[in-house]
Amino acid sequence: MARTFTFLYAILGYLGFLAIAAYFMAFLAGILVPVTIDTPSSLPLAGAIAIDVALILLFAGQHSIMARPGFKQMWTKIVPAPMERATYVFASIVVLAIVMGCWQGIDIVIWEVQNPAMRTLLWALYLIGFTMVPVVTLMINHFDLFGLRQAWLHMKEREYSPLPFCTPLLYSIVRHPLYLAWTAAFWFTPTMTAGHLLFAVGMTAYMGLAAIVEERDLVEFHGDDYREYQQTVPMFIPRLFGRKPGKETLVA
Ligand SMILES: C[S@@+](CC[C@H](N)C(=O)[O-])C[C@H]1O[C@@H](n2cnc3c(N)ncnc32)[C@H](O)[C@@H]1O
Repeated sequence: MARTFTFLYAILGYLGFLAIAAYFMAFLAGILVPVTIDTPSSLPLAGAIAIDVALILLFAGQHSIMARPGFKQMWTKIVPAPMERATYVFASIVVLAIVMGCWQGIDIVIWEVQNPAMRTLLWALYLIGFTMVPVVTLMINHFDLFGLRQAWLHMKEREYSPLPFCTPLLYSIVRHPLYLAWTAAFWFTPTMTAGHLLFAVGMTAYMGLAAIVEERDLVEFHGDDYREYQQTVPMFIPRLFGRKPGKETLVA
């Protein structure tokens, strides 16, 4: 019963993530939802910036702290290990909801592309960025990243095995394709306001730092395999030519 509950908990987290990701997509695009990234704040400019910076730090803090092995070791003394990743997903949902709910739009226009073909192109790139997020997670292990695999194995009374090092598809040309996809979703827009720009700059800086910290953990965990990967595959700018075949590993 407890094992089934763990799995249902993870499924709920996954469904919650899908729902908030769809909302986030509309929030960033400034369509369909009542409050968007561009909804003007009623606060003075300095107050709006202070709140927005605090929200970006909240997002960065939760994602960074909860993803560290040291934190997980301590946290799993309170939360059962098979529920740890799903709990991270729930915490991410709550934090993203706070970020969107409290965001203070600053409607100073930084750029506004007028050319219809260019506007369409920017919207297309925005959509490609967003779509690439789930696609890239499928390249490593979508279900592990969302905590479903951990809960599934627990329900089936099978032991959890950590993800092996792998470099399939996009991972064979760039080390952080997921962060790159998010960066595209944050920056490609035909109308960039100051508030949206603050968000894009803050989140890009966070992902740059997150990648550095994540790589330290990956070197510690995978050793020379990851060190060699760092020597041969660029961190953020995809290497489009001279690609070596990736190391594909699928785990159940
Ligand atoms: C949210 S994902 C982000 C992955 C990567 N930073 C990116 O932008 O594509 C973080 C998880 O991916 C795992 N990971 C990152 N690169 C990996 C690789 N080459 N092979 C296996 N796992 C990897 C990390 O251990 C971590 O659990």
